[in-house]
Amino acid sequence: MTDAKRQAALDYHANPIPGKLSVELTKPTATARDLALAYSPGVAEPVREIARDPENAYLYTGKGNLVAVISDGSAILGLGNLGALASKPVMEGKGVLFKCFAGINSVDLEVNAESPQAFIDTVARIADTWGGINLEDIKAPECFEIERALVEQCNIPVFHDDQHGTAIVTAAGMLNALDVAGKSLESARIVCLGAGAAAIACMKLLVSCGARAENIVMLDRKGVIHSGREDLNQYKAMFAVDTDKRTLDDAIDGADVFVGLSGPGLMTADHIRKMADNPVVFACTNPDPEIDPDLARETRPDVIMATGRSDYPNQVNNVLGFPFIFRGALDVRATRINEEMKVAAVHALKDLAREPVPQAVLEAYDKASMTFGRDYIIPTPVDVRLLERVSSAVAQAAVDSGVARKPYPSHYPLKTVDEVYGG
Ligand SMILES: NC(=O)C1=CN([C@@H]2O[C@H](COP(=O)(O)OP(=O)(O)OC[C@H]3O[C@@H](n4cnc5c(N)ncnc54)[C@H](OP(=O)(O)O)[C@@H]3O)[C@@H](O)[C@H]2O)C=CC1
Ligand SMILES: CC(=O)C(=O)O
Ligand SMILES: [Mg+2]
Repeated sequence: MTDAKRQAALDYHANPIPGKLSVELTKPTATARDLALAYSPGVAEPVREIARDPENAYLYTGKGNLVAVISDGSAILGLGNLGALASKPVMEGKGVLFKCFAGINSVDLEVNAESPQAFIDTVARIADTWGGINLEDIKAPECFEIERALVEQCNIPVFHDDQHGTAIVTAAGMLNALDVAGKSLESARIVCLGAGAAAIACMKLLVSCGARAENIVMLDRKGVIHSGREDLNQYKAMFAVDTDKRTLDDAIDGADVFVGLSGPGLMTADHIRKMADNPVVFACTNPDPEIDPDLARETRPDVIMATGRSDYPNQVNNVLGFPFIFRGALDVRATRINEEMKVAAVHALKDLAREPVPQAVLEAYDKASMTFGRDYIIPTPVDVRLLERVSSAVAQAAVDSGVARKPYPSHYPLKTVDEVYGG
């Protein structure tokens, strides 16, 4: 990043007031009557109703449209374990995206936890007050047990965005990218650099969408995850293959697909040169991808290139998932976000990329045209149709798969965030 861009980012966060979120009031508070309703004595009435039946929290508080964004700061983007407080700008950022794209209120909670169990206990104790919990930037392998335990203990959706949000968007983009490349997921040879939260979930979802596990070579800091390694945790071990390849240089030779969920600058021009025709490169590490997209395009004009960033074409980033997935889940009061809901989101995203792009998106991206192809394999986050398509698909899948506690919403499909509370 240039010094000017760095300063612009700091100024954006600092001015005109520090941070990116604030709280708004939804009821009048000007008169003694208003205050007597909002606080004492009026507030006692909803208290009694909720004590009588916890479901009344959805009627008398903001619970039903409120998501907690919770991190321990152990894997902040691709910046590493920088601690809970340093993760706050990212967590506030997730809150901004929840609100502007899906009309969901959120509060960020940065937890200093001395162990995964301490984190689980902290979150479990406060879970009831939210409509859903979005876990963010928690490193592997701890994130897997944390999510498993919290899903089991909570009857609201608990969703580790870096796993499932990333996987959903990656799978949608990958199906489209391979189509553009004239290849299929079933036969694609895939190299995944990274074996953490995002990488494991992405490869699992690609397998359930048709990729063959034996065609995937995954690498961590020590190189290829192969069946001869004795240092693998159970999550990495699921992807151990019988191979004599040991390095990225070995693995990338002839590969159709590279998925980077690891760290900045780890892929070189030589690596991309060795890939098969029409290589698909998803260099998704934030903020700085595994390979500079300009270098990738110069080296391989036939590349289908995606990053996690907003300033290049093909933004494969979980922002395309979590706001709309939670919207659909909250609106049918789903108890969890299950595989059916994730797969529905994949197809909604994938299909939307094949439709004509609205003028507002072209203007937001200062483009004369955007059409399905090499430089447009996935919708952009500002596309208002995401709210309609993804939320509807997720809500319908929740109803069909039996995890919804309310019917498919009568006010769906949503055309704008102004419609989220219904008519
Ligand atoms: N575009 C998007 O939407 C998203 C992008 N990401 C990006 O994915 C990356 C990983 O995030 P996450 O999974 O949450 O973090 P984790 O900490 O869970 O995983 C990081 C993984 O990267 C591996 N890694 C780090 N450095 C290297 C290296 N030099 N060579 C090979 N592997 C390496 C680690 O290896 P080891 O296991 O050996 O430590 C680990 O497996 C981040 O950069 C993040 O920004 C994440 C979520 C969403
Ligand atoms: C996008 C995101 O969640 C990450 O890079 O961690
Ligand atoms: Mg993240």
